[in-house]
Amino acid sequence: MRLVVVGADGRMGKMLIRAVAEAEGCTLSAAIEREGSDAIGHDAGTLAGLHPLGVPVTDDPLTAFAASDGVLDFTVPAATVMFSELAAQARIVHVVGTTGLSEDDLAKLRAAAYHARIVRSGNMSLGVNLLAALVKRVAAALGPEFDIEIAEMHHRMKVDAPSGTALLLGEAAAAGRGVDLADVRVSTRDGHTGARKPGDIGFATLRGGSVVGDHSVIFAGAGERITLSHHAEDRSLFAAGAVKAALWAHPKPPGLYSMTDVLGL
Ligand SMILES: NC(=O)C1=CN([C@@H]2O[C@H](COP(=O)(O)OP(=O)(O)OC[C@H]3O[C@@H](n4cnc5c(N)ncnc54)[C@H](OP(=O)(O)O)[C@@H]3O)[C@@H](O)[C@H]2O)C=CC1
Ligand SMILES: O=C(O)C1=N[C@H](C(=O)O)C[C@H](O)C1
Repeated sequence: MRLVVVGADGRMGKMLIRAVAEAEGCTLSAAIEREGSDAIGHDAGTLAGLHPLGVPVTDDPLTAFAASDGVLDFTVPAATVMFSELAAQARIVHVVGTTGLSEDDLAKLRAAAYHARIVRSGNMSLGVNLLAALVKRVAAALGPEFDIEIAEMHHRMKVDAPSGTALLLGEAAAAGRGVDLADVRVSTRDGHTGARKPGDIGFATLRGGSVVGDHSVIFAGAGERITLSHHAEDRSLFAAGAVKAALWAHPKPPGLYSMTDVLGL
């Protein structure tokens, strides 16, 4: 499968270049960065700390997508929406790891999925997606007398909050309770907030240092607490998940898929 990495010079972009170069059945067909990036013209392999791969970084996604079967995209929301439109035109696979997408962005991805095979997830790791399945079951089993709080910590450079993973886990908890996350989500608390509203799902965001990604879902009842946690130790696990998603989606019809579909959870 011929795969393009967009955002090639990013933290995840470099991981994705390595993952594609090392994966069986995949070749790196192109590497894309934004116009004006210092990475343009550099060899993608060298950029990622590998041997040269003979693939120079360019700012021309249109040409790259036309000669590829799929795109791995961990960039920023505006770029991801633009890439989904190009992936739809080229009828290829678009794996979206980008987080912080708005409702409007998601609607555009749904439209692109009429022609592209899009796999989107706030977290591409097996562990987190398994955790989400467990959270859904625990939320359904415990009932509303247990308060649900989700805590996450990431490195100091992360730009969106709550994390995509925290929201994915919140969606799982809400689904377990049979409610919409939008109706019960509390993402900020400051000052005299009053007592916690029954049924709320709260989010707490920590940022600092080089933390790859820590998430905990806390079920707090009267006199007891259950905490389900995941700690990501290396970004390569997200990159490996993205390559797996691309290979999975290659023979599928157009549509919007998740890692739950890919992993069969
Ligand atoms: N779903 C998952 O499993 C995971 C998701 N993520 C998400 O992936 C995203 C990226 O994270 P991370 O790698 O840490 O961030 P980085 O900022 O390190 O990387 C993003 C890259 O995208 C580039 N970029 C921005 N706009 C464009 C454009 N129009 N065309 C091409 N490239 C562009 C940036 O370039 P420049 O800096 O020059 O603007 C940068 O190199 C975040 O949303 C993060 O939350 C991260 C890890 C796992
Ligand atoms: O920005 C990151 O780094 C990460 N982003 C994803 C998220 O928002 O949950 C996944 C992972 O936790 C790392």
